[in-house]
Amino acid sequence: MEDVQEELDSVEAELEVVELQIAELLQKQTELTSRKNALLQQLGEACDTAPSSSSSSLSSASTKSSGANSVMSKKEMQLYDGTDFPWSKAVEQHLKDSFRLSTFRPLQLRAINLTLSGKDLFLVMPTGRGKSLCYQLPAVCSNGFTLVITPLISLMEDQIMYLKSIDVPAVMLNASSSKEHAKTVLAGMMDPKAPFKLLYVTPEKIAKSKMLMSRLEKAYNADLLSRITVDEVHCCSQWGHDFRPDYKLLGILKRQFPKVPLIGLTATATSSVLKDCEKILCVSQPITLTASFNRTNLYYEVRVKESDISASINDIASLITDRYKDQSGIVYVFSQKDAETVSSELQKRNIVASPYHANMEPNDKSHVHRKWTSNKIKVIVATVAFGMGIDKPDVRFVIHHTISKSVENYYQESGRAGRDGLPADCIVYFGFSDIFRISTMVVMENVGQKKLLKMVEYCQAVDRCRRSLMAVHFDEVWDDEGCNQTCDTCRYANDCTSVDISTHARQVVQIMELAESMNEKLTPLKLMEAWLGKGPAKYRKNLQTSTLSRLQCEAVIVRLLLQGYLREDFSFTPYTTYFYMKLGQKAALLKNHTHTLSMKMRTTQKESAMVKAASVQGKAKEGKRSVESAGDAPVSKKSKKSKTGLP
Ligand SMILES: Nc1ncnc2c1ncn2[C@H]1C[C@H](O)[C@@H](COP(=O)(O)OP(=O)(O)OP(=O)(O)O)O1
Repeated sequence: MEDVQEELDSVEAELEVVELQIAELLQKQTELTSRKNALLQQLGEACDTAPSSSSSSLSSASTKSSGANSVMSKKEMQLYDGTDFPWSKAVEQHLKDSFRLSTFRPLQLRAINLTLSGKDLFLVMPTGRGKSLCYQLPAVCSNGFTLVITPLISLMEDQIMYLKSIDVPAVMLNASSSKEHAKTVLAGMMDPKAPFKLLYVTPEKIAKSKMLMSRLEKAYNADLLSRITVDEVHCCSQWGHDFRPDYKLLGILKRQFPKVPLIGLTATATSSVLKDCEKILCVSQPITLTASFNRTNLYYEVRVKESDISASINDIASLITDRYKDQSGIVYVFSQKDAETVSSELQKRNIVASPYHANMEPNDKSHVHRKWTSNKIKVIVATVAFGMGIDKPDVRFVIHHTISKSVENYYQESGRAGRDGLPADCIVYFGFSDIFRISTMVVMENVGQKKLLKMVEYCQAVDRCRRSLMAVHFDEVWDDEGCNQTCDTCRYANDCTSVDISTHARQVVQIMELAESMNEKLTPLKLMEAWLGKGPAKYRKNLQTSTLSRLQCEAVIVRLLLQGYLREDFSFTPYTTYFYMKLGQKAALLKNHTHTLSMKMRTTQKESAMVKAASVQGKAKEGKRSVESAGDAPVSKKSKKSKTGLP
């Protein structure tokens, strides 16, 4: 038995390495695809003489192929914007009469024509842009019914309620369907008169109900299964941000019903995630339509979160009472406990707020949701459990009290603001200790750390447009100018200076080396304290401590982590996971005194001067030390904390 266990351990370890390698390759693939798409776009624009609305990288909706063989030229793709298909009259009539809409939004008609032509399609469009129409309208223009796989019952209920209100017959089957209802639906699937045009099911139902599969097979043979829609298609991939195991089994649909076109919908998926979905769903050569992710009505901002909890709460409260007076919004927090405490702190400051998290009774959750939707509650303080299916148009602010675990998650969560197209703000509070709280939470996820560090990079960047940083994640090419000052980095571009942090970095590395020489592990907090000349003296004996403010020290440590001079190390107990700092691969470079390191900081002139002065002082001391033997450095007086101070 022991041998088996040993072999299992070794196989698992090997598997983990392979998974990491795959993750890295997928990341590389994303970057290359992004580059390829940018180049293709340039080529397309250079060759194409016809004026095209998709020529601006910022406002365009683009069409890409995710499969190697599914490249369609721009011209070929434009053919699908036409209105001379056999179904075009019916499409137009249903758009107006059934859906009561006058025109299509970008990419909707193209998607509809492609799916009605029998092509497999992935449609990547930001939330609220109108993905549903792209399968609902084809459903009413086709024989039989469309099968729709949706992860949440509440989403199904919303869709069915809406479809009923416009007289489009739709039904659902899920674990709580009564026997009677299931019987009627199963019979309806075989009825050539199609008593319903859309059948919504959960992925679990596909995985578990043999009866459903058998009926689908019969409907397929009778040409009554017109289309398969996989909503939130990114849930198939564990590289995505919302993996659901039952989605992994959906490949059965295309294997059993190869002639039925599939349409996968998502608001967030990178090309590597889509590639993975393609394999899982067994679709070969799907066409991917990607609408621009640029939400021009949203303003993005990152604020520094101080270690003093009440400072960020006060800041959030004053934003809500002043800037967002009488407006509706969401404050996202890290944990259920945070949801309770932040909500009660806001209430104490006379803000009508309510918590929302997974541990609440379902009735309480829907009660809070309803009151917020009807504006009786102004602010919902929620964990990410408050997610899919939020369709409130007038959310004027989404504030993240804690950073999201990835840029994709942040885009999705903050994107709940401004669905009505009117201006709205997305503000994230970037706190040092939050990085490590989240890190221990995502440590088990395959590329969890990597994604988190990308989010940290997004927050720390003060010299890159926030939109263009996000665009990379969606393989888009946005230019900073198009931002039009609707992010803090573009708005305050002139307040940013490059600061030499080489000396500071060396001080940190020396503290780490000292700890390692004592076989001690330093948590980020202990490292910080030692560097600031606090905590046990053994961690800093003979070493120079920092003259920077705490926030500045935090910024430097984060930079070192992002650049590989430091790295994470985890330790697991049965109850918790601890995060430690370790020297990263690049730390050795700092031994060479010609090696310099700089970072961009958004500082007031005074602060910028302070970092530089500390740097010069440090260099002078280093020089002196190399002549004299190193003595215990005096702990200098710390600077006053800066609110706006750092990246
Ligand atoms: N062509 C159109 N013209 C005007 N309104 C439209 C059009 N298409 C869709 N809409 C409306 C219907 C909905 O109220 C709203 C959002 O559509 P919906 O299909 O729910 O978005 P979505 O599916 O992309 O968002 P989510 O990702 O949140 O599910 O837009």
